[in-house]
Amino acid sequence: MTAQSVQQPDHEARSPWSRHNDCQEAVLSPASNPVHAKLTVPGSKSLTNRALIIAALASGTSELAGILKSDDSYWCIDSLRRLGISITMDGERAIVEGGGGVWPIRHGELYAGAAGTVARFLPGALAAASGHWTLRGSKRMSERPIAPLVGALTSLGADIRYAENGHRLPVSVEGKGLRGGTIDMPGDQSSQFISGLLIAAPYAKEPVTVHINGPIVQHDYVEMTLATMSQFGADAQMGIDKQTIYVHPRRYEARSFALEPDVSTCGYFWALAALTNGYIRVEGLPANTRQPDMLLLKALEQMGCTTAVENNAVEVRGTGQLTGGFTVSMKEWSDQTLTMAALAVFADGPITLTDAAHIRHHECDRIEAICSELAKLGIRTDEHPDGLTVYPGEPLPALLDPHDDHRMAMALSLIGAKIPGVRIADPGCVSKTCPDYWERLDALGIGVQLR
Ligand SMILES: O=C(O)C1=C[C@@H](OP(=O)(O)O)[C@@H](O)[C@H](O)C1
Ligand SMILES: C=C(OP(=O)(O)O)C(=O)O
Repeated sequence: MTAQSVQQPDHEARSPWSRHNDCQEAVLSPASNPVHAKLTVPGSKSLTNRALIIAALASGTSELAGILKSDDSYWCIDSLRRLGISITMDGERAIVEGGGGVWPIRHGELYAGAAGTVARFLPGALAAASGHWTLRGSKRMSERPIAPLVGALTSLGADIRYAENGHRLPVSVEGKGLRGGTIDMPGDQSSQFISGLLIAAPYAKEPVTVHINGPIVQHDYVEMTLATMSQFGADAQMGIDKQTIYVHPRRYEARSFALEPDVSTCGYFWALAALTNGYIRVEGLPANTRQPDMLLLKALEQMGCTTAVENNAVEVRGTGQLTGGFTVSMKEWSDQTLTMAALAVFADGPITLTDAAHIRHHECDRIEAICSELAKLGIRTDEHPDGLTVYPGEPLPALLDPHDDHRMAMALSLIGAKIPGVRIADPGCVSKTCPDYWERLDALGIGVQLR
């Protein structure tokens, strides 16, 4: 494959916290021994950006411990600072001086990078206050859907316009406050639309009732939003039908908040234990976490691994032969679809991953992209509208294109940790959520040459 056939990354979305953007490829070689380690993993992207935005909306000074320092959180902090919020960083600690629902800088241009959590969580927070801003994003973020969020906010009284053609970013937001009321919105394309509306809802003049029409993908991210809102003092509840959410007007109060490690990132390390018949223990993860990618542990058990969830740590022990021959719904933990696809290559029977049509709208069309990259390794897949079937095989050496998608790169690296000859183009793309991923892999005994 020539360098031209690798998708050109959108370098503007790579933040000062990214690494290796000048590298063409990561050349991987398998570990000579099973991986065996106790690890800590950086803070959850999802919790980091929720906590930053909610702390910025709160009255008073919040201290957030253990935040993720990656492209997605960089663009969140950058936007909040452009809105006049003081955020002081001290290592992985952020001190946020909340504006109490007022953005001190009332006009300007904000940039979400490639972060869905910034692009979908900021419009409501802007519309609830007073001012005029435009919000733009990376090339891919400007292709990803946003219309259901804009539609729902508009029903609550927001004035949000598409700055260009199509129902995508960029948008301009004329902040005039939110009225409140009862609205219907869909949840089948992205849970982030619901979360983005909920984060702003306590600042509406009247109570907000949200009815979700039909299924909600990755439902636990909505629960995570409600839990984070409540921790900052909001009055917000999920109804017993799990389709209706009630939010009463009550401003967020500043607080100290310790973030959990990112379970989506843990997934790659647990998968390494699974693949190499090794052992990985991730420390600092509370057993009652709401991060949905914990469901990977169930699948690893089904594949023959042993897992243990303790009060403050999770362990995975691998197996000599991964078990396949099953179908699994990815609806609630779809960020691990690519991890599962990589593991499936080494199972003893095909694995079918379903209910994940929405990941065609993530950092790339993840279903199409993983099928095309596995094909380069000589691995057979069947592509379905909502997922794929992966047939076990013996991967051939290949240069793989991560399609400017951190999860494609990290999942495909698992194959390179098992068999020789795998190279991953544009290794810098992992910075969206885990800038030091390659260093972490190298420390576990996987050969990583960045060039
Ligand atoms: O709210 C969140 O923090 C997230 C929600 C999910 O997105 P969708 O609901 O858009 O699939 C998930 O894929 C993403 O990584 C993080
Ligand atoms: C879908 C993802 O990100 P985003 O928050 O940009 O939607 C992801 O991290 O897998």
